Amino acid sequence: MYALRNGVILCNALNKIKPRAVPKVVSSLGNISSVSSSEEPAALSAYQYFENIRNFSVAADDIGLPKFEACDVEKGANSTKVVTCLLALKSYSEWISSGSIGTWKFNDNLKPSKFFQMKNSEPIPDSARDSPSPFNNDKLLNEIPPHESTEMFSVDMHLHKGHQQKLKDIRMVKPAIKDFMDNKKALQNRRVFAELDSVPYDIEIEDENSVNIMDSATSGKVYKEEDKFRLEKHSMVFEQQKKDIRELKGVLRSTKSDVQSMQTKYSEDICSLGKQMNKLAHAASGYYKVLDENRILYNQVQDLKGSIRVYCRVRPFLPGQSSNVSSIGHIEDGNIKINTPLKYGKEGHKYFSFNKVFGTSATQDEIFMDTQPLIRSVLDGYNVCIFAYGQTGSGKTYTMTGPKDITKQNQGVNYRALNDLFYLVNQRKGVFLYDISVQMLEIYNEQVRDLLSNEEICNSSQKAINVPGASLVPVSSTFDIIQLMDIGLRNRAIGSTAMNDRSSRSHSCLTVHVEAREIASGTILHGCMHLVDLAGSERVDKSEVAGDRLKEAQHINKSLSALGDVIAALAQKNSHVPYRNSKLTQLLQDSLGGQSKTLMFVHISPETDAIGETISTLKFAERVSTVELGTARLNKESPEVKELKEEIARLKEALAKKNGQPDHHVNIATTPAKKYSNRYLSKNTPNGKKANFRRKTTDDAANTEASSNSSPRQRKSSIGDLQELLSGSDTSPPWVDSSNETSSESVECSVVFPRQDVCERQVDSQPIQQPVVTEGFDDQQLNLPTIVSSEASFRCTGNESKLKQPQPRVTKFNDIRTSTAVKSFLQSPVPATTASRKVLNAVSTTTTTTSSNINKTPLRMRRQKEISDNKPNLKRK
Ligand SMILES: Nc1ncnc2c1ncn2[C@@H]1O[C@H](COP(=O)(O)OP(=O)(O)OP(=O)(O)O)[C@@H](O)[C@H]1O
Repeated sequence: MYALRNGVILCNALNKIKPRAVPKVVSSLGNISSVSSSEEPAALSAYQYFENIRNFSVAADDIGLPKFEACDVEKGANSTKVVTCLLALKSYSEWISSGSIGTWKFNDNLKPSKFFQMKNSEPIPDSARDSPSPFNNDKLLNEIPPHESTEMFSVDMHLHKGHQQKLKDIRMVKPAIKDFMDNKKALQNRRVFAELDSVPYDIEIEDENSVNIMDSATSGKVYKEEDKFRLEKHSMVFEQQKKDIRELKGVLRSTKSDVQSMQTKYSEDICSLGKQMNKLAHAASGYYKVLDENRILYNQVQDLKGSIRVYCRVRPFLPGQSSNVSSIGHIEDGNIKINTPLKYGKEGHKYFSFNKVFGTSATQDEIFMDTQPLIRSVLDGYNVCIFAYGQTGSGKTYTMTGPKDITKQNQGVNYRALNDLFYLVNQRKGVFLYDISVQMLEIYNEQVRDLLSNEEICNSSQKAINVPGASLVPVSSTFDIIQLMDIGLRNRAIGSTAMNDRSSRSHSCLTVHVEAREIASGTILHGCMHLVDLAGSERVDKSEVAGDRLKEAQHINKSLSALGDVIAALAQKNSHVPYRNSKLTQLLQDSLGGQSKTLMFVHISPETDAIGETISTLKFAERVSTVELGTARLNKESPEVKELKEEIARLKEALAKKNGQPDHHVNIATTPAKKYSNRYLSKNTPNGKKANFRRKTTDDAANTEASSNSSPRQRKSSIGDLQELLSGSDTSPPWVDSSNETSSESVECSVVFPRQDVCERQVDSQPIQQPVVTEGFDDQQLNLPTIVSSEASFRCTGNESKLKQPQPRVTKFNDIRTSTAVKSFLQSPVPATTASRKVLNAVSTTTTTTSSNINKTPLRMRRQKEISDNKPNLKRK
């Protein structure tokens, strides 16, 4: 800039571009030339300087160059205007040399303040590609090692406009700066000149990262000492970083290869895991197959063993009940977890296992699906019994029949079973001919009633396998059955209690008799199915019953208690099973201890306040599931055998007529269709009247066969049951013998305790649990069974001929502990007969017995006689 101060250079330069543009140039003292460009300027006075500058300024203005003042070229002044003017001059010169095409106009972009900045990552402008550049030096470029990337040496480069072209790479700056750093002399002078391609440049370091490179003719900048250290430091850091990067690259490479090898290993591992998983899945499917097979086999074994199947069903909460807390825990397969309060055990839960457990969401359809195979076997000649057990209001009637308003979706097992039977009958039409007939009974207050008639089944001279005198109605379609069941349901005793507003107050039993004749062979199959809806056990304090309802409840509890005794005896395989303690157990005798296929639906409620009943119900059900029935027997007979049987029946009837006695042995089950016409059904029911079915008469017996298709065991018990049922009165003592005949039978007494707690204490006390040895009895035994209600019965087995007096079966004591007779009977082993008498006398004092009962022929005697009379007929095929 100093060189420009005298204006000689400027004036000469302009004259060179445009001759005579500056007419007067003062180049030295006294030497004023109009055009003087080559002389070396001598020292000029300040005035001359000013004149030159002014002349230049006028000439520049004429051309259109930007102006500047003389003071702008003074030392320390801002040189921007001067540089702008020079840039314009250069541009003008280029325009002239390119032939002065068009008009020249100064481009404002060429001002020095518009030095372009180039970051190392910026692409090089196309316009910069072809112009000569001080840095476009291959030699210089080749000196830069390739790894010295500019990222590590970030420099902003400010180039004078004239040299900005062809700046290919910011890396070019680096050797320049390196040279500049090494140039001690330059540092000493605090001026740096870089000479590249023989062109001098000022290099101005603004800061560590910014370098201005300018034409040395236009500007010279001072390089500060401290910048050097900053750059050195930066360079060291850069070197270090380069080293680190190299190391990191090495680490990255080795990590990469590690990762690759790990990937390979993992993929191999995953591959082998996949193979193992496949194997496991295969094994698991095999395992489930085996489980299924096991289950099927288990069921088959159960069938062969003849165990009673038990299905448990949980009733959902009823509308209006809070379903927040349930006593039902987890249900899985055949297992159910019951959440119990502390008093039932520390664990807070109990587990029970059954053949199946249905949760609250189980539908009627699902229930039936699992029952269907059992029901179908009736058509194949098996006896089947399905009964529903549970506390009152737990859903027994719902399962067996359905809710109050029955639809196709919600109808219960009874409807579905019969529907299914007819479906199968139709399918087998060409192979079998079927006769199907239906009976509906109820046991209400220990009386057997016919639900298909208005009458109670009273003492009758007729006998049948099941219940004599009951209407047996042939049916030929599902419609018939629905009509019948409607009649039966209307006749059933129901009442409202605090526990259930439609509580069944009786045990109901729908029995379906099936006789199938195989057309080709003439073989006959007999099947019989009991569908029993038991009345629910109830705690009278909870059900808040009184009067008739209380009486019903007591009968219900008593018969269920008797059922419990029977189950207990069967489970323990006792030689004596007290079937005769109630009409219910008599009715179910064949199903519980016979050779039929039996299924019990045990029902429980989810409410927590029913937990006591739930636990005792489930315990009972568990005991039931241990009862073995023996292999279910196929009731099949050839035509010859059937013919012979019929012949025998005819002969017996003739003999009876001859002797003036009616024949008692009638099996209505085997020939139902001949006895009744189902015209009765459609005739009497449409207007809602109860059908009054014709009862079986002695005449019908001619067309029936003797009950000889029963086994001796069955027959014996059947006759016994029959007699018991026929007796129709609790006051009839079955063991009383007024004849001289002797037989060994058990004597059964029931004691009614006034309060259950008294009774429980008595049962818990030692003496009562001990069997009493009684002299003179064949089989000494005293038994107090588990007591559910306030009643208990005990049995003394002995020679009934020694008991001359008729005794009642049920009596009441105020408190058994205060009864000396009972105490001595229970506690003293001898003399047995006296003790027995004592207790029986004590019993008799509190009971009314009628003379008709006393004089009645003892059942056992009659039964034995019948058995011996019929011995040849008892043999089964
Ligand atoms: N699985 C179920 N789904 C829906 N409601 C049910 C179910 N089981 C029972 N109920 C309803 O619960 C109530 C009592 O059922 P149900 O009368 O069948 O009980 P129960 O055991 O036969 O009683 P009881 O022994 O007193 O005759 C009825 O209103 C019935 O509709």
